[in-house]
Amino acid sequence: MSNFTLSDLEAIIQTRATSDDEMSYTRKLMNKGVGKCAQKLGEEAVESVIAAMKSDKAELTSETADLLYHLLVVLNISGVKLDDVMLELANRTGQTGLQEKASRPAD
Ligand SMILES: N=c1c2ncn([C@@H]3O[C@H](COP(=O)(O)OP(=O)(O)OP(=O)(O)O)[C@@H](O)[C@H]3O)c2ncn1[C@@H]1O[C@H](COP(=O)(O)O)[C@@H](O)[C@H]1O
Repeated sequence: MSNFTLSDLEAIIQTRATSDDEMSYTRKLMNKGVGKCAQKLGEEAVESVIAAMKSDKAELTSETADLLYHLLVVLNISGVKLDDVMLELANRTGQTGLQEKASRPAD
């Protein structure tokens, strides 16, 4: 069990995004613009799909880590906060919960 969260990774990416560290992969990727970042996200998504289709858990784990990292890079360069995505997901859960309650017969 790891204590590392997507919020931790989002904070690291934000630090790199505003740094001039020439050794930073994140910085170099973001310098290429949203198109290149989005392309990398697409590549990692496809690689995750391939790993899933092979039922290769180790490869799927590794590709999913790449996918999540590249997703957070695209969110950052697009000015979208992870918290807003989580809020969207939470709202959907709430809506589902309300719909489930509404369709249940009254006691
Ligand atoms: N989680 C990641 C992470 N996952 C994947 N990658 C990089 O994503 C790249 C994807 O690999 P590819 O084989 O597609 O190679 P590529 O060099 O992009 O090739 P091209 O497609 O651009 O030609 C690799 O170089 C990985 O290092 C990551 N790079 C950084 N991080 C995190 O970001 C932090 C900051 O890293 P730096 O920005 O390098 O300091 C790190 O501490 C990590 O926590």
